[in-house]
Amino acid sequence: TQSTRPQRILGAVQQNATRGDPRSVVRAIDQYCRNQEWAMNVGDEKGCILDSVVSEVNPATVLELGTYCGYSTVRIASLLPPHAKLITLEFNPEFAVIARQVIAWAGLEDKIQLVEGASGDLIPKMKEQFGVETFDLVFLDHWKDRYLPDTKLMEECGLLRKGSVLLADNVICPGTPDYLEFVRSSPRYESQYFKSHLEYTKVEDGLEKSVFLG
Ligand SMILES: O=C(NC/C=C/[C@H]1O[C@@H](n2ccc(=O)cc2)[C@H](O)[C@@H]1O)c1cc([N+](=O)[O-])cc(O)c1O
Ligand SMILES: [Mg+2]
Repeated sequence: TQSTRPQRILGAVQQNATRGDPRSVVRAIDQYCRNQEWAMNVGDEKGCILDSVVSEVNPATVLELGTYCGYSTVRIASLLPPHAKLITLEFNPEFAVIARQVIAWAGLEDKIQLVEGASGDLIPKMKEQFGVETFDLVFLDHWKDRYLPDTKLMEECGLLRKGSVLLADNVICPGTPDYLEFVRSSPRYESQYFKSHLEYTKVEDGLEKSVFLG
């Protein structure tokens, strides 16, 4: 029977990465997706920008919207201080099955909680069910038409504090025009665009970093 792309990505990790070495997991996925088949990981070029923002924020609590195969999940978690926690939301059960195995291969199960479901349903449950106060960093990389409604929902649910950082992938390609307009025009956010390229291609894309001002 035909394998799926996420299954092939997991295979590349198991064949080429060292158990317990998160950076080797990141490298194995990038090499596979650059040389064998494209996949919608944030990738190494935008990944370096992601690394710098994570290191600068040094977050104790991180929310990732959109796990997919766990590439950015592992990339972020590998940079977190001890006792820091990353919650990642994944809607597709098949992707979740793969991501859990990628996370396990990296040895990061203790830092990462993968929750299955729709962001719109799960965000309102963050405080009561997952014991979260506020998020220091949110990485948005799920359905592009959900970036804006979920940002408003996180505000309404009191999950953002003065200084919380939102980092959004794909603000140019595929694009998130309504989100971009909102964070760039709202007086409650200080936004900055990091120009880059769509993963594994020469097409322009970028990350938008938006600090919530409270
Ligand atoms: O479409 C893109 N991303 C959508 C990602 C969606 C992911 O978020 C999950 N989710 C989790 C929770 C939800 O509530 C909803 C979905 C979905 O189950 C999927 O795992 C995309 C597309 C391109 N591209 O070049 O075409 C490049 C990129 O970097 C991209 O991120
Ligand atoms: Mg993306």
